[in-house]
Amino acid sequence: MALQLRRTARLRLLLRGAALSPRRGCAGLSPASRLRVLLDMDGVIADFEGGFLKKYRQRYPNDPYISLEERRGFWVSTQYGELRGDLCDKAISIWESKNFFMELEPIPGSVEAVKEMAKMKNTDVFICTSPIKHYAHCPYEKYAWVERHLGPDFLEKVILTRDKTIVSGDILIDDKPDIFGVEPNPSWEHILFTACHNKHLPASTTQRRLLSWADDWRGILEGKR
Ligand SMILES: O=c1ccn([C@@H]2O[C@H](COP(=O)(O)O)[C@@H](O)[C@H]2O)c(=O)[nH]1
Ligand SMILES: [Mg+2]
Repeated sequence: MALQLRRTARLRLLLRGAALSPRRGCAGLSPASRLRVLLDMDGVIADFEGGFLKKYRQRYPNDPYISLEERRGFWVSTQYGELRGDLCDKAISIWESKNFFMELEPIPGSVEAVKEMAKMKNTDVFICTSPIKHYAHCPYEKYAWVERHLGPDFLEKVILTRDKTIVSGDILIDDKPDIFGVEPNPSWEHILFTACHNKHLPASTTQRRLLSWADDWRGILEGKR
């Protein structure tokens, strides 16, 4: 009898804990849970590839370049290095320069989409971006870009990390096809944002895409709630 009572009490406690728990992925347990969206910056809200090509051609007008149509693979420096050995370092010199990150143009539609997303009910939006290790300008300029284009309140929402797998969220919208880190099972679903370097990759059965900010990002968010 006493054992039965103890079991019933333990079960009640468990059920109460589950009802209060903010765990995700447990349908019906946490109706008030909020959707957490992580947005990559370079290639998703800031036009890294366009900004790079413009400044590379200005600085090295007599060297060969790779048009955005011909871009393949995430690493710009790797493709330039394959084109000609010395171009790898020349490419890197562009994004290590002062004002490179600050002066990137927004990806079309991104600023409007991010602002709308941030105002959505039960939605938390964070910018999750990897700074380069040459830190003289990049981290400062990423914050300055966010302030300039998204407003000072968004500075609260910036996450600088070189390992996005340790950041928890429901969705990560990112143009990098393969995102690895110390956490083998990140909490987020990676939505691949289409960019010049990844648009030729074969369609995947497991990885969903957002083709641009004109695509149905609202539908993707709603489907995750
Ligand atoms: O060839 C390259 C191309 C880009 N980078 C840097 O990588 C990060 C990418 O950040 P995400 O958060 O994944 O968008 C960015 O800082 C680029 O400058 C690179 O190092 N080499
Ligand atoms: Mg990116």
